[in-house]
Formats: sequence, structure tokens, C-alpha cells
Amino acid sequence: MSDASIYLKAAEALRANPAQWAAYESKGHCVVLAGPGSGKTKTLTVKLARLLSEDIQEPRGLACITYNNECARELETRLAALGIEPGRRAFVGTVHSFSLTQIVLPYAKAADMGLPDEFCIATRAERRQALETAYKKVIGGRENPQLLDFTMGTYRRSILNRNSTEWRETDPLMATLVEAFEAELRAMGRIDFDDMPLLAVRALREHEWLQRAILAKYPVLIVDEYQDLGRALHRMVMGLCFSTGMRLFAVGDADQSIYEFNGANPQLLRELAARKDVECVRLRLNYRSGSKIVEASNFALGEARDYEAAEGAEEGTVYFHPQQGSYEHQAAEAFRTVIVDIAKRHPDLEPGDIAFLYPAAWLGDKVAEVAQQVGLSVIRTDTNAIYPRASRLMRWLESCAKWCSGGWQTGTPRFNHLANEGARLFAEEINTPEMRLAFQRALMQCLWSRRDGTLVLRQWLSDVRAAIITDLIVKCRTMKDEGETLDTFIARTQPGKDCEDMTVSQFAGQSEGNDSLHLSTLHSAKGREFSIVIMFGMDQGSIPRNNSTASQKSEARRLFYVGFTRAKSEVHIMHSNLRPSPFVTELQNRLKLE
Ligand SMILES: Nc1ncnc2c1ncn2[C@@H]1O[C@H](COP(=O)(O)OP(=O)(O)OP(=O)(O)O)[C@@H](O)[C@H]1O
Repeated sequence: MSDASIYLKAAEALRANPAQWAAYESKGHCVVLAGPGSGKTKTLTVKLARLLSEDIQEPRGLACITYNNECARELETRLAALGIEPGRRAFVGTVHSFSLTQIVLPYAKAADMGLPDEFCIATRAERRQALETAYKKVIGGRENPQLLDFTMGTYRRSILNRNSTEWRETDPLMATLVEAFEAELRAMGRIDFDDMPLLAVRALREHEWLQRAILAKYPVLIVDEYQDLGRALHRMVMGLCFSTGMRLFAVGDADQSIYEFNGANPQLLRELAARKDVECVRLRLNYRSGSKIVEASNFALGEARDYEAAEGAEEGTVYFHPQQGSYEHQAAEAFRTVIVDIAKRHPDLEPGDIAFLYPAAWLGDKVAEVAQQVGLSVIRTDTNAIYPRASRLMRWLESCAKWCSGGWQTGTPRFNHLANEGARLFAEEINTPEMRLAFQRALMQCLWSRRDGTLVLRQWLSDVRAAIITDLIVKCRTMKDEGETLDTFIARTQPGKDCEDMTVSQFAGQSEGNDSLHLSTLHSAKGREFSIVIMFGMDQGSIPRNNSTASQKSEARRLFYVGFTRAKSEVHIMHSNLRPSPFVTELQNRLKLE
């Protein structure tokens, strides 16, 4: 099938839903506002394929921005199914990678960003050092400066205009600390993660030619999960789309805004959708969840919405499991009763169709420990995962391991896909057709001679690092922190450490779907879907946390809603008998009244 016919066939599925079709047919700026499971991402990917194929003339392309690397990967997988390989004409990535690779790296000098020659991305240790020095200069005293890192990040992301009185006066000490911290980083020849969008926004504001340069390359800007992307992206959208002339296609759901602490603000999406020059499309049908789950999700949110399950949806069920005793005991109960009952009801279900979602990673430890005891494998997406799932380099290595463990015979994954993804990771260095070919050859040589899933991972990883990665990481400024993540993981595979015995095929299994249970924080479950969702630890003090402000409580409630709406057919809520979360009590009461 040709690329065009793939997306045209996918578009047929949208035709039956007039609102999705309207978004697909939109001609100008378009914002899709819709609830969970309504096909926002589906509509976005099909629209993206159409724009590339019909509207945008080669060599121009489009930029598609989403919340984190995990979401970017999900989009890439969905685009691959439509025959679209990001890279040449389609940028797909986070606000940070867009800012860094499309604005800061290519234009730092021309736009006079005040960065030292050959600047690099700071490692965690370098950031810590810069904060320590800045703290000594600005504040002094015996406190641990790292405790201020979170507040400093929030301040930097929330107030973008450094010349404003808001910046200077909201928290004068914090403003001075941030400035001193950034000066320290620059003196070390470094920028950090938060710098990326801030530098990009500043450069775009100061240089109209830069805005036109971005427009020339990307006449269309696509944004997924708009509600969580923060002020820096909003500012870029305002400038690039409404002054410079880029066309905007954005999707989002203010009810699913869960990153206010990171500078996101659901109001920005509402304001965008209310603009007169924007066509706002609302989707009402939920294609994911059973009708009872859709109905109950309104109660979980605590606000009325007119969402409905799509025609032919199953009913779906919400179960409550009051618990006593420690979380260890509760986790054991989950496997002893809840999972056993699920398996009886759905004999065809695989472990990968079930997800445990919890408010904090330490609760995931409890579930993981019991899973290990009963011999079930898990895939974790939280901060206690064996490595950060957001690391593109690690995910790519997982795919390479999968290829070596037998995938080379079946084309899962295809070698070409591996080579292209690898070249994209190191695009700063691999930037000509000859270099891409050389990279492809080196990768084939390296993986072909190590295509054995029983190999000890430690050796396999060090070999692949030496043969393919070491040299490229030195040359690619965007990959330094990824290199650090890899080294931290390699250290865990050394003798005496917890991943000492891991084999290549076990490592490859980390990316495999269906024979492992999913364990995730509620935050990391965003954008995903599972047949069965077990919400674990839904207790007072955890969701919301004790002493939360009113806005933190609202955000915790939205987080509860995000978790609840990931389920297709069953939601199980495990909560303390004596101290259930107020969101659970309210949900239960409302369901009883129905
Ligand atoms: N028109 C449609 N016909 C059939 N299935 C659809 C349609 N639109 C979406 N779906 C399916 O519904 C599910 C949810 O779609 P998608 O992930 O795009 O929703 P979303 O709005 O991005 O969800 P969320 O905000 O909860 O992450 C997917 O399995 C998708 O394939």
C-alpha cells in the first residue's frame, strides 16, 4: 500500500465522527478540545499525514511537539503505522528538543544568545555544582542548596520575561539566585534543560528573521497534550502562529492538566481555543472506555461533562477494594484476589493488558516486590524503573537488543527502523547521506555479530557502547545526559549489582508488551490505555497530599481522573478502609445515588 493510501484508509475511520472529520478537514488554525479516549491523538496523526502529503510542498515540513519523550515515541509509533518516518520533513519531539535542535544549536551565534562557543548540556553533577556556587554567593548559610532546585525550576518556567517587575518582585531572592545559577552554568560552558525553551523563546522574541526562518522550514506546527506544555511553548505558539504565520493544529484537554508545578496552566489552552481566528472542534465520544466507566469518570472529575461512550462499547465496571494493613499486605492482596478474579473473568487477557497505577513510585516498589515473588514480570514507568523510560537512547538500545534476540529473523523491529532511529538520535553528527550509510553499516556489523539473546547484557552493552555510541556521544552535545543515563545503567550490570545476571533477551523484554504487567505512576500513565486499570494506594495523604493548597487539590483530582480514564473495561480502586482518598469516597457516593 502506498503511504497516501494508508492514511486515506485511516481517515475513513474519522468520517463517521463529524467532529473528528471537521478537524481533519480544517483549513486554518484548529484546536481540538476533547476528553479522554476521544481520538485526539488519532485525529492528530492522520491530519499530520494528510498535511505532509497534500498541503505542504517538499522540502518544507512540519514540527510536531508533545509533552515528553515517551509521548513522542508513542506518536512516532502511530505515525510509523501510517507510513511516516519522522526525520526528513517531520520533526517529532518535545518542546525541549525542538528548542535545542531547531533553534538554539543552529542559531545560537547568529541570534546572539550569549552562549559560549561549543557550549554543552550540563550533566546532573555540573548543575549541582553551579547551584552550590550560586547559593553560596547569593544566600549563604548551611542549608542544602539542592533543596531549592525545585522552587528555582518552577520560578524559571513560570515567569518568562526577565525584564518584568513580576520577575524581579515576586520573589527577589529567587530571581537573583536563578541569575547567579545561570551565570555559573555559562561560565562552565553549559546550558541546562530549562534553558532550552527559555533561550528559544527569547531569541524568537528578539529576532523576527529567526521566526521567518522557522516558518520557512515548518509552515505548520502541531501540538499534542497542549494543556501540559507550559508557558514557554504557549509564548512560541503566540509568536510563531499568530504573528509570523505558521499554521497551528493543537489538541488537548484542560481536565487532564497535571503538570501545573512544571509551569503548565490549563487556562492557556482555553484561551487559545477561544480565539476568533481559531477553529475550535470539540469531540464528545469516548472510544476507549466502557459506558459505565465513561459515566463514572464525570464523578471522578467532580464536574459534569457531556462525554459518551462510542456506539457498541461494552459496559465496563468500576470495582472498589477497601484494604487494611500495610501497603505490602495490600499489594499481596492485589495478586491473591484482584488479579486472580480478573483472570477468571477474562481468561484470554494477558498480563500486558493490566496496569497498576499509583500516586508515587515507592508504592510501585511494593507492587513490584510481590510481582517478583509470584513470578510475574513487570514493566515499570516511574522513577524507580531500572532506567528512566524517557531516555531515547535506552529505548533504542532495548530495540537493538530485541533485534539481536531473534527480531532479526522476523523483522521485529526492522533493521532499517533501528538504523533510522539511531541516526536521528545522533543527528547532530550524522547529518549527510554518506554518514548515515556509514552508521548503518557499523550498526549492522556490531549487532550481527552479537545476535544472541542469551549473551550477558553487561558485555553486550559495553561492546555496543564502544563500537557505536562512545564516539558519537562525545560529538553530540544533545546526548550528554543520555550518555550519563546509559553509564548509570551499565554500572548496575556489573558484578555484585542488581542487574548483574541480566541477559540481552531479558533486557529486550523491557520493551515488549504483553507478557509483563505495567506498573506506572498516575503521571506516567498519561496518554496510554489498558484493558484493566488497578489504581493502587488511593488514600488520603497520597492523593491529594496532606496540606495541599486548593490548586494542588484540583490538580490531584485531575490526576485521579487521568488514571481512571486509562481503562477500557475495568477500573479497580484499592484504597484504605479507614482513610480513603476523598475522591474515592465522593465517587462511591455518587455511584450509589445513580
Ligand atoms: N473514529 C474512531 N473510530 C474508532 N476508534 C477510534 C476512533 N477515534 C479514536 N479511536 C480509538 O480510541 C482510542 C483512544 O484514542 P486516542 O488515544 O487518540 O484518544 P485521546 O483523545 O488522545 O486520549 P487521551 O486524551 O485519553 O490520551 C484509541 O484506541 C483509538 O484508536
